[in-house]
Amino acid sequence: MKSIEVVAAIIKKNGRIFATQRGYGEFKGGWEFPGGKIESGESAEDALVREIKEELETEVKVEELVHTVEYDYPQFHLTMHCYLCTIVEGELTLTEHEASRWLAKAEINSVDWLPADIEVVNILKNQYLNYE
Ligand SMILES: Nc1nc2c([nH]c(=O)n2[C@H]2C[C@H](O)[C@@H](COP(=O)(O)OP(=O)(O)OP(=O)(O)O)O2)c(=O)[nH]1
Repeated sequence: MKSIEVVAAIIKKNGRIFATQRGYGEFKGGWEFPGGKIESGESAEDALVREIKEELETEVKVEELVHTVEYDYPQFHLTMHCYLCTIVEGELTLTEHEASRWLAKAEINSVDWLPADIEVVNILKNQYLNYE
């Protein structure tokens, strides 16, 4: 099976995380963490900074690795490294996504996450977010 390696940004502010809705392709309409594929010769951190600039016109600082998801979609295997990130500069302008939301812990299951994201969403709920 084909494998792809992806990095994703968990941008957290005031106890909420930033979720985006895919605007095109096979998973259109599903909710995810912004990010994308690592290119050859690129580190995971560099790929994530590049993707967030492209998708959200924002510079992020990559903080800690929260979790690496390994998930089998019918067409490919996904390895997805999910990092907590903070904003250095920018307003999170959507250039590719359909919509975005800042989700607090109590609302985190109110969007339709992509299947591979459920695992990391549960980790965030249990270990990284508090009721405020
Ligand atoms: N960025 C991101 N991708 C995710 C998440 N969950 C998940 O299953 N994916 C999948 C969707 C895509 O198949 C892949 C990400 O690759 P990508 O963003 O480069 O998407 P794509 O295939 O539409 O890209 P492209 O080659 O058309 O530019 O990972 C997530 O939380 N964030």
